[in-house]
Amino acid sequence: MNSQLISYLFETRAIRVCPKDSPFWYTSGKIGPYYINTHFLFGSEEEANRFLERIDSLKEDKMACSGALHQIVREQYQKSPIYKGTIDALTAYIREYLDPEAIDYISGGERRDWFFSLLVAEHLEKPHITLFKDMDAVVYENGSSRDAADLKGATVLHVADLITSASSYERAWVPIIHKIGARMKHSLVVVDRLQGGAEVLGRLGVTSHALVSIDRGVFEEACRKHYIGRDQLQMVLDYMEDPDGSMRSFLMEHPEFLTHALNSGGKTAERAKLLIENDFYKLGMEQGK
Ligand SMILES: O=P(O)(O)OC[C@H]1O[C@H](OP(=O)(O)OP(=O)(O)O)[C@H](O)[C@@H]1O
Repeated sequence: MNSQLISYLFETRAIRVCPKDSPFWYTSGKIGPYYINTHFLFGSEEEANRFLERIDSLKEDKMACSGALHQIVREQYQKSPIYKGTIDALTAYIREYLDPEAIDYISGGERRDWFFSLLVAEHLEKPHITLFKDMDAVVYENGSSRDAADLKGATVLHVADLITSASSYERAWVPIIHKIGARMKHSLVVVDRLQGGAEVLGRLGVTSHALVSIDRGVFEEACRKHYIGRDQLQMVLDYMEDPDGSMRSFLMEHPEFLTHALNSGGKTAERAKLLIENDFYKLGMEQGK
């Protein structure tokens, strides 16, 4: 277990655990006790969000964007010990467990992979393949960018912030790498949520690596280090054991939680409506109305 990384994740609130009896609303309309924003390891939530905004404008110019992003991440590496520690942990992992000599390119996909992939490429002295959600690819090497043409069977290591179900690999990253004549052999992420991503990568012929896997050990360590309390830990462990069952019990015991959400307006009320419409927790449609 990567103890230093776990501290970084809780210090920056990249992993946030809800107060007891107040789970988070996820976009799907389900509820749960924790949230993961790996990109906060850039240093802080504010700095990460500022960088995301910069990415949103810079990505409009695909040929200029890798260089501009590279400049920003280099400055941040000098400024933030947490960010530096994360990048150094990624390169150390590659040197220890993957053979850098056998890797020709590092790739990273729009947007949050770029927080990590560009500096890993620099530190391993490899060209970077900048991948875009619209299926474009640009090779960035020695400070200049070119269209990614036939890469002649080159071997690629993809570096990303987070893997959940590997849907972005399946939909875009692996097909683009294939289209430009290369092969994605490995994936290395900072955080694996252990929600099926590694299995999907396996089917795509990509080996899956992570610095931190989100299992009960991560939260037990966070509790030992006093980042979270025992009651928060218990809520997370119950959820990990049985995500739907534990949240169903919570809603049965706290019917006011759903009523408040419905009355609160905005995004939360929208998500609460989704929960009811889909009857995710088999509460019966009358619940909370
Ligand atoms: O395992 P997966 O199903 O691929 O999901 C994980 C990816 O999803 C998120 O990015 P998102 O697609 O939200 O794009 P963004 O980086 O532009 O925010 C996240 O930052 C990962 O890169």
